[in-house]
Amino acid sequence: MKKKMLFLINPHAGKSEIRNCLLDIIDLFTKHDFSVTTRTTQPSGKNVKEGDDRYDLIVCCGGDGTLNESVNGLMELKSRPLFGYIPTGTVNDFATSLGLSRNPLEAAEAIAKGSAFACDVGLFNEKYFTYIAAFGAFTEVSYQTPQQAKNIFGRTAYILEGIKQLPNIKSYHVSFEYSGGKIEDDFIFGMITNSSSVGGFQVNNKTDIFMDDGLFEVTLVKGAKNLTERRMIINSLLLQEADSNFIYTFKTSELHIVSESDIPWTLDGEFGGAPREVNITNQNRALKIITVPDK
Ligand SMILES: Nc1ncnc2c1ncn2[C@@H]1O[C@H](COP(=O)(O)OP(=O)(O)OP(=O)(O)O)[C@@H](O)[C@H]1O
Repeated sequence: MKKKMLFLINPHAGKSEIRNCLLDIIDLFTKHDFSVTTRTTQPSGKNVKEGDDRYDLIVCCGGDGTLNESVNGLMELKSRPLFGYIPTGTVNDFATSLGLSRNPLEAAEAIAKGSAFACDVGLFNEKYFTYIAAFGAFTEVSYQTPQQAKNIFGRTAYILEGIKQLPNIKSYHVSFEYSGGKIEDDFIFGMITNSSSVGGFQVNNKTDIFMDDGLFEVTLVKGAKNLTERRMIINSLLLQEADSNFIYTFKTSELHIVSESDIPWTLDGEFGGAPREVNITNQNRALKIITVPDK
């Protein structure tokens, strides 16, 4: 019997390159015995709908926003189909971490031939994220950089926006309760990740990061008291050197976060709301994603 595939396509992600090879991709899936149902994503709509658990496989094609929205929909289904991802966005950290091809046809072929990898997913209050939940400096960059600028400048647009923000870095008083203890301080930045690539850059100690170990990697950067400290913090961030005077790093499977003021969060590069209280839990191996055959 043919395997039923729901193929979600964001025609506007990245530079819309997918349009040039869409028919080839559908043809490839059909040749591999999939019965393909296509659905284009809509800007404000829910891509995955109730009843989509009748499919054996849901494949989405788009950037980080499409990925996040599709995974959120899939996680809500009663029984979760396998998941495939064809990355066509600007940065695609999740795809980089999983070793997925940036060539859409190659990525599609890997989905047709590959095997499932059970990957951790983060739950941030009621929303899921695949690779990052973050607040503070730099984090507004990914969802505030206009789509047109991202398309023209790609990765450079993120860096330019980040540098533009440096003089306005604001700190937040936050407490983090996790499996290893509690930290309370003023922070300019915090990220909870499940990925070895963030913002298009490889994260330090990549070999120590597993996407199926039930643990997040947490990085918190303290606020600076003066200009010299600020410069030191920026330097250690740029050089990716964790300086224990300013930067905390630890692993945990859950976090309870309370802040004194509203903090805008980013989830997988999209705006995630500004709650003062956040519960984050690792949904160990909850997403069965198809990766390249030898992975
Ligand atoms: N059918 C559609 N028509 C127009 N816009 C759409 C459609 N479907 C989704 N979008 C919009 O496309 C935008 C881009 O989505 P996505 O984040 O997947 O790609 P990207 O921004 O190019 O990639 P990245 O986030 O990795 O940089 C989102 O703002 C989404 O609302």
